[in-house]
Parts: sequence; structure tokens; C-alpha cells
Amino acid sequence: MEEVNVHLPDHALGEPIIRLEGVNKFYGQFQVLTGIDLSVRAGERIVVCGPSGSGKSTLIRCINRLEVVQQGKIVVDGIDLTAGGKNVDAVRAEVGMVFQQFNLFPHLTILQNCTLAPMRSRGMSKEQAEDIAMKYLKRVRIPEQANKFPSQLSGGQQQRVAIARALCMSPKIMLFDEPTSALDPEMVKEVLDTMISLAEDGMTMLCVTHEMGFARSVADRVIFMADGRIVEQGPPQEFFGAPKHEKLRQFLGQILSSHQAH
Ligand SMILES: Nc1ncnc2c1ncn2[C@@H]1O[C@H](COP(=O)(O)OP(=O)(O)OP(=O)(O)O)[C@@H](O)[C@H]1O
Repeated sequence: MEEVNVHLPDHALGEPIIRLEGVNKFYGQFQVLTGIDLSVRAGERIVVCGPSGSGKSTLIRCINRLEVVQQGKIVVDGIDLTAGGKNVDAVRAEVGMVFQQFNLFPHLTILQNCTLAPMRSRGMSKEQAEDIAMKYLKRVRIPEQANKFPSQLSGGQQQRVAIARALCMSPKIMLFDEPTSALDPEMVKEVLDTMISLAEDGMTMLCVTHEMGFARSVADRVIFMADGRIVEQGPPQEFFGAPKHEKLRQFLGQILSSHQAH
């Protein structure tokens, strides 16, 4: 990956927009998250990494309440997700999410995929929603695909549509759950470039990814999870240059050797 550097100076970051305190989550008897404390400031770009099964997906899915937690507190943009009530819809409108599998509606065109939520939940007219959708399809550099169906696009193009679709809701926060893991290697770069351009615009981002080049050059902070806990975190230079925890050293060693093998 080319060297880009979009790190913000500390004073450029805003107030905390996401706050998790003492979060514990269980699937039945199995504790998947343990004692998670995390505060994310507006404009901050965070990469979450860690071994398979360490709870990374679960953690970010809790932030838009795709998962509920049994203990602790999660506050997103001032809305307490753990207080019950009608908070869920309000938060979902503020938080965009992009998944490993692009999750586009197969029977809708690219344009319709992008206009559906703004029309249904923001009450936009078709014309208004289409204007915004075209703006973001241009932004991810595929406006010419607007009238095609998802199956007619490459994986990388579908993932860029998924990003444009999320942006059409004007989210304050974007969550990415391994957005490049299902892509052929030649398509990874186009999706990472789209994410880099979002970062350059100051979007608050939490990304679960194994793309350590992206983490190095884009993240303000990298978080390492193991066994449902945040084990280590820090700015990329420190995180990669002087990992403290033995589990992180092992993880980085494995990632490095698997990249060298390819
Ligand atoms: N719905 C579920 N019911 C029961 N167990 C689950 C469920 N979802 C996840 N788990 C378990 O919780 C643990 C954490 O899963 P999670 O997907 O959050 O990990 P991850 O770090 O994102 O892993 P990967 O890198 O493989 O995607 C795993 O052991 C998984 O099997």
C-alpha cells in the first residue's frame, strides 16, 4: 500500500462520541466480551485487530445495537443504548455499517439500494434521495453502475456501493467489519482507497480489519483484542514498533509471516 498519512493532531479530535463502560456480553454461558472500556472521540479513526474469535465483530456490532449486552453501559452520540426505549432507531440513523459480505439487496438496482433507507427512514422524496445517492456513487467512483443490479458488479464495486449506501444516511460514525476480507486481492486496494478518502474527510471510523498497512497509515489508535478483552491499544507507531503484550507480539508475528508467504 502507498504511504499515506492522515493522522490528526490530538487537539483536532472532538469530544467522545462513543463510550463503553464495563461492558460484559454473553452468548448463553459463554462470555464473549469482558470488561470493555472504550472511549472514541469525534474524528478518531480506530482499527480493531486480534485473533479469530476474540470478539472484534461482536464489539462493533454492539455499537449500533445489532447485539445487546448484559452488563455495562454504551453511549453513542449522547444516546444511552443500554437504557432501553426507542434509542435504537435514533442510533442506527447516526451509525453506518459496512460488512464483510456486502449485504446489498439483490433484487434492487444500485441506485435503489442507496435510496431505500433515506426515503423510508429520513422521509426524503425519491428525487432528493436519488440526488444524494448519485453524489455518493460519484464519490466512490462508480456512478455509471447506478442502474445495474448487484450481481452485475465485481466484489470491490459492490463493497464501494455498500459504503455509498451507508453514506447516504449522513452517518456521524462508520463501522467496518472486515470490509476487504471477502475480496480478491486486486480489489482490496480500491475499497481501502475509498476508506482512506473517508478518513481524510474526518469521518469517525471503527474498522475491524487485518490490513495492517491501513492500520499503520490511517488509524489514530490501534486496538488489539484477545479472548473478549482489549489487551493493548495505542498509536500505530507504538503499537507496531513496541508491542508490550506477548499475545500481541505473537499475533503480529503471525500476520507478518502470512503476508510474507503470499
Ligand atoms: N450468535 C452467536 N452465538 C453464540 N456464539 C457466538 C455468536 N456470535 C459469535 N459467537 C462466538 O463469539 C466469539 C467471538 O465472535 P466474533 O465474531 O465477535 O469474533 P471475531 O474476533 O470477530 O472473529 P473473526 O475474526 O473470526 O470474525 C466466537 O467464539 C464466536 O464463536
